[in-house]
Amino acid sequence: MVPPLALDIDGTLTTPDHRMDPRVFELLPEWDAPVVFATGKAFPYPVALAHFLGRPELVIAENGGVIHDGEETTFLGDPAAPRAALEAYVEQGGEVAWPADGTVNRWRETEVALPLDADESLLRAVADEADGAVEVVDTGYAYHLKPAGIDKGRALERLSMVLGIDPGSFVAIGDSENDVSTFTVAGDAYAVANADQAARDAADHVLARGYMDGTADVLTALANGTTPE
Ligand SMILES: O=C(O)COP(=O)(O)O
Ligand SMILES: [Mg+2]
Repeated sequence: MVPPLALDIDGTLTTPDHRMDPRVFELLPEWDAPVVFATGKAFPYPVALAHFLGRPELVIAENGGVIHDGEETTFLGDPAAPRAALEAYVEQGGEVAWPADGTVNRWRETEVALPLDADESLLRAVADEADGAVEVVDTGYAYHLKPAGIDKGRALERLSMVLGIDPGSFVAIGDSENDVSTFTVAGDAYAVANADQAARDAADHVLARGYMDGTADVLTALANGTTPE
């Protein structure tokens, strides 16, 4: 019996140059337990991934702001404070390289994302001005201005409840600080070798290999009943 999986996408199922690794399409379609894609990306991305894998759409998007249980969509976050923080960022001279109508942000319903060359100190300053309502997350792929108290781990607890699964039965794999909360909720957590320090510290195991090489090592070992390296 294989365990349910909570899988980050960027840095975990991808190659170093941000492409979906083809082994995703070999290892996941037949996985004989629930597979939840838990990502910072906007809702359509993980839905499309699940769809094209032929799997139920079990999705945590926007760092936990949106979940989909295969039938219903639930919003756990309110975008008002992050959007106000973005306005303050622009008013104070910050540049918005990913516009509201671009593909990164146009379907984002609870938070906003900015590229890694955004002004980090200004982002943190406008988040601080929001009196605890906004947090900045650095995923290694983007900065996210998200509602405080929203994270992938809480979303996994909520989704597990709906699915009738013990959240502690999940094996989680991820690469960055936005996976720390997932690692805390899941029963067993693996950081791929490219993971940032926060993810490494929170994981139960740090893998020898990075990106999908590391993830494939875990999936193959779990399927064979052996211990991943
Ligand atoms: O979109 C991002 O910033 C990161 O996405 P991820 O959570 O799938 O790694
Ligand atoms: Mg990631």
